[in-house]
Amino acid sequence: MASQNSYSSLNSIVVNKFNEIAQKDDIPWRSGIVVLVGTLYVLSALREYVTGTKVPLVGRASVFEPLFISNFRFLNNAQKIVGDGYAKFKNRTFKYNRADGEILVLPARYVNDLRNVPRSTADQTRAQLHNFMGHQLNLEVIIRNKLYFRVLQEKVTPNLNNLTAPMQDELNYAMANDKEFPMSEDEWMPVKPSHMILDVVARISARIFVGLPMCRNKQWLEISIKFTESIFLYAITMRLLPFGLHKFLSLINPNAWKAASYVRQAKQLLVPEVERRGQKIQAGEEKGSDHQNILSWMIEIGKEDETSPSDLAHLEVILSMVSIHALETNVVQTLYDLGAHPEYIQPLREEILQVIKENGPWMQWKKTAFVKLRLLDSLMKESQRLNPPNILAYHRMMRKDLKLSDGTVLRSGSHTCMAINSIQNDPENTSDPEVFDGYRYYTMRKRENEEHLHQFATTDPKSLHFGHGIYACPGRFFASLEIKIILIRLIMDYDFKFPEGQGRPENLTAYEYIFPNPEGVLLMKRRKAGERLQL
Ligand code: HEM
Repeated sequence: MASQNSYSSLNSIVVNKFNEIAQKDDIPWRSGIVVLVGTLYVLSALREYVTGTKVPLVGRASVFEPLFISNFRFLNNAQKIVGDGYAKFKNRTFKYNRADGEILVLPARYVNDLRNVPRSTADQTRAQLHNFMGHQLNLEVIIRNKLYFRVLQEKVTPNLNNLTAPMQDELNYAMANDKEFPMSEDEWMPVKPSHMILDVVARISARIFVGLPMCRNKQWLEISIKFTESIFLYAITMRLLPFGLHKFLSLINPNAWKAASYVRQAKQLLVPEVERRGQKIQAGEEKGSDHQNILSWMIEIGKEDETSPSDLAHLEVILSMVSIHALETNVVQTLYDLGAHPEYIQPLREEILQVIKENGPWMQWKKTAFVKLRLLDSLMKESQRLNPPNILAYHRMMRKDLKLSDGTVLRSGSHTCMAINSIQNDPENTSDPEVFDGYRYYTMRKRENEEHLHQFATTDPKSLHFGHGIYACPGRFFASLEIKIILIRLIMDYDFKFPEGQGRPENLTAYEYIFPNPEGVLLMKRRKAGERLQL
């Protein structure tokens, strides 16, 4: 008992002494740190308040709310946050905050103000680079070398007539060799379309991006798919983390290492190929269909300071990044919509058979034959309207102050975009926006003088999925053709439906991006030989 007493009194002496020291010390360092951090936080919030653009803020309670909380909220709820912002401030600019700065969401009435503004004032590439944190990933080549843009406008789009056959040929090759395509005519086979279509899209695109035989090189195909995934995962994670730490974090983020490794591998593969082709082109030995691909065209039309083999390899990887997953998303979303609305399948088959009657077998079709598929085009556009890859687009980074038609000035350094999903699905712009109507744009094109409008690849101030104006997506006509080529064969060669009791798989979202569910399953059965597309 005595020893227990002395133990507890000793104990209380130690505890009291400790408290005394702690209390004494608390003022100079512990509380000091708390006060310092708090002051810095309040000062930075005040700085943000004072220097930020004076427009309503969405998705964040105020500038005092920690950014990581609002970033996380935007990661999970961007559709609702932007949708609510549009509903509340429809004709005004509002903004949301990202770890790397504020993004201004402009109202639709500024579409025409921006459509012809040159890059030197409002730069769309710099804005995209900002979105993907390209400065941290060594992607600035697209700022100084615009050859990728010119080759799409000057060579790919005008030559689409010559590109149909190689694209169809590559699809036929993929379908004959890819084990994911079901072969049974009697049994329904479960297929995850995302994976299957990604592979097909990568192959067809590679045929036009790098040509034969490189387009069948397994390493190139893997690079073209995986590079995008590493960039995307990098951007997603980094957007959550404080911008001040990005420089350091970029050194230890495994997705940055992967992205760098894919670029290195691409250069190892393509640099010798560029050198070889350059010599052949100079000697006039590479002609005809050998030559109809982006790599050869870049060598042909590029200026001396644009065509270093290393730059061309780098641009090829970046082209794959901006195109392959966007194409896959569109094809899979349309397939899911056809699964959910099977009533369109028969009219689509009849439309395809009619074009075969008029233009001959599918493999002989030129671009003009594909243009006749108005229902297919309309259905693709409707699918994109309801399941867009992105709810924000028309991004611009201001490089100078820009005065808009109503006197509003967009300050140099500001990053702007538009809530394209909300604009398009505003009942003022699209009637019954919640209804899936595959004939919507088909019917609109029957109106007087609107025959050439409302197509998948056309843009207008209410339909901005490819942007609008002089910098609208230069790959959109190619995209439309590739998506049609794939869908035609699938529609003609397969019956498909969702498994019993299952409907359209829910989309996945991350920030402003929307993806078809990669785990979604379709049941597919090959149609009898006589019903399939005659190649
Ligand atoms: C359905 C698929 C696609 C969608 C939804 C899409 C969408 C877009 C959008 C919204 C832009 C920005 C336009 C602007 O802000 O004004 C863009 C730019 C671009 N797209 Fe596409 N695109 C698709 C397919 C493709 C394909 C297949 C290619 C290449 C063959 C391509 C190449 C490009 C390029 C090179 C740019 C310009 C990038 C820059 O300079 O920053 N796109 N695209």
